[in-house]
Amino acid sequence: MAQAQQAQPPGTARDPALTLRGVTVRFGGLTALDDVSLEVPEGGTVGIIGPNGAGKTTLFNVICGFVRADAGTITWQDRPLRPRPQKLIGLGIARTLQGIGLFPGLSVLENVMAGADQRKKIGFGSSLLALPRSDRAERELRGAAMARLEEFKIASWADRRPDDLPYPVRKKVALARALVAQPRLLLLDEPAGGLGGEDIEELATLIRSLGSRRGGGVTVMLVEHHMDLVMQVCQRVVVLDFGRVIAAGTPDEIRDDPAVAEAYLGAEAGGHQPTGAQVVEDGAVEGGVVEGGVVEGGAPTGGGPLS
Ligand SMILES: Nc1ncnc2c1ncn2[C@@H]1O[C@H](COP(=O)(O)OP(=O)(O)OP(=O)(O)O)[C@@H](O)[C@H]1O
Repeated sequence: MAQAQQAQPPGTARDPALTLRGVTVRFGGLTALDDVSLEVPEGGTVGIIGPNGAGKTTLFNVICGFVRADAGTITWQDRPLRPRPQKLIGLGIARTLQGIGLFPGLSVLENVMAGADQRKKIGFGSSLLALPRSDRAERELRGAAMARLEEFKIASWADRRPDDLPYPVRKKVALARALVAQPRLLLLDEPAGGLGGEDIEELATLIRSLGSRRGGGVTVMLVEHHMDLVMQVCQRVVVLDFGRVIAAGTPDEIRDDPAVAEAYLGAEAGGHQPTGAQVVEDGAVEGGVVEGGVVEGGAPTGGGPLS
């Protein structure tokens, strides 16, 4: 007799690197995340979509420790995760912000160096303060940061300040900063926002390459309103609406799911513009826009909760 399949939470069931079970976040009377369970497989790319106010940013915030879950558990690489933002790098978790978030007073190179693990930044801090210590670690960090800039073909901007840069270059700097410490999990918050077609193509190529990156693949969670990008680069997509997971599956499954189209239509009808959501006549969500933290490579050792 065929064995009954155990119900699996959204995401995918194989080798999850990150698992959320029953995560609930309330802000006073508003439930921003409601019993959210999902899995992100090792080396995979999972998209998180949903209309404005669906809870996508709150999901990232709870994983990073910027907000506390009122209920539920998060597991990262087989250990309970009780995140604190300042410890993320050490846990191998990096995040880019919607608002880019570069330091205006630092050069591009220094901004990228600032994304490194605290321990490696000791020499960097000394050199910024013009202290005599500028050791091997600092040189190595500078080299690693330059390598990221070269990888993104923006090394010629290394000595410039963020305010001098074209917007797409600033976005790349933010990504370079998130990658300099070799994260195992990268949370990308609307990386395509404000980018044109060619830059989005380039971004898609980069995201696709992250899972098989030299020195260790990066597991990716992508919050993005730009549907074409999500559908191109994600193996799985989780759809939130009013804080709940309303659908999860492959991009094709999500594209054809009437509940997803309904959520976007409902958001439009309710006045929450999903900023350009394309809902075609048969109810499927189409391309277009439906509406940039940082890390350490090695998995932590020991058995206690991560924090
Ligand atoms: N710190 C907070 N205090 C109170 N309410 C909040 C807070 N952060 C988020 N919310 C509310 O929680 C809900 C989910 O917000 P969230 O920003 O996570 O949605 P989102 O899907 O990221 O939206 P968008 O696509 O517009 O960025 C919204 O109703 C929002 O107003």
